Amino acid sequence: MTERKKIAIIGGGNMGVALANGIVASGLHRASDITLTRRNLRSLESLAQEGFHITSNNEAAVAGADIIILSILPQQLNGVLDAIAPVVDPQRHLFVSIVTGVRVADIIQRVGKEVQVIRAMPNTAIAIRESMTCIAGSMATEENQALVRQIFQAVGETVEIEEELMTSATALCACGIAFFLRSIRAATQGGTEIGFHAGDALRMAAQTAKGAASLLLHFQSHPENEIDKVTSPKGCTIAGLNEMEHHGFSSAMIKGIKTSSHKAEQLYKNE
Ligand SMILES: NC(=O)C1=CN([C@@H]2O[C@H](COP(=O)(O)OP(=O)(O)OC[C@H]3O[C@@H](n4cnc5c(N)ncnc54)[C@H](O)[C@@H]3O)[C@@H](O)[C@H]2O)C=CC1
Ligand SMILES: O=C(O)[C@@H]1CCC=N1
Repeated sequence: MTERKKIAIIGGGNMGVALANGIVASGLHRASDITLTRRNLRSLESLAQEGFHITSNNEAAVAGADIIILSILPQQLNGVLDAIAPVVDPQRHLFVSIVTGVRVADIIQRVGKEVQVIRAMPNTAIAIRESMTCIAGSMATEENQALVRQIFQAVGETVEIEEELMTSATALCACGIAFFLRSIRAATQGGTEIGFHAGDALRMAAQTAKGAASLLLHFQSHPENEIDKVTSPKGCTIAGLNEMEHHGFSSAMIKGIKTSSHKAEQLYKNE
């Protein structure tokens, strides 16, 4: 269905490039269907050699595309929308915004046209097509919702949510990558202190974390269910786990997620 659609990714940074690569790796689109924009094109030159179109001209990119993926920072959004507004055609263009903290209504208002907008919140695991992407776009047509679902399903899992939960999704799933990575780093530091070389400890901790997540997804079980299988009575696991809780392990994660969610809400307002 998306085969004939042309995509413009406005903002070829971390997410824009990872998304472009992921879409092509999935086979959903050819590189030649995708244009990436960026003010300084030097870091996109290797992508041009792979067949992607690259340009600094956002207006031209939008004029030549059907699907416009906004992948700039919140503070960069208004300038970009002001520049592309004259070439936006609501009959043709579908906007997909991964910009944190910006509502569908904000984009429509800034563009000044009744264009369809779907919000998506992927995470950096799109680079390996393992993203958890939350999508909110109930105001768009079914066809356009299906189109966007197809794009993000090509680069991982998707879940559809109400737009009012988008900043929560940002904290849990997009920021969440960093939270889980930090916990793996902490495990690595612990592993090194008890005798492993740092590189070995990292590989061991990362595979253990992957195993833990896979258990939940495979059995569709609750973490405590799997934890119960590890914690032998009077054993070493429960001793370590309780020590972590005495130091606020769960509390720190919960408070961090709440803080990130609150901050995500403020990013565009305070731009
Ligand atoms: N990094 C992450 O894990 C996630 C980020 N997001 C959101 O995605 C958006 C992009 O994030 P990143 O890729 O991490 O940021 P980034 O800073 O790596 O990418 C933004 C890109 O936009 C380019 N840019 C700036 N002004 C431009 C303009 N006028 N025209 C064309 N390109 C322009 C910059 O040169 C940069 O390459 C942000 O709104 C962020 O909140 C969403 C989910 C996850
Ligand atoms: O830290 C940020 O603001 C962005 C949004 C979600 C992940 N990174």
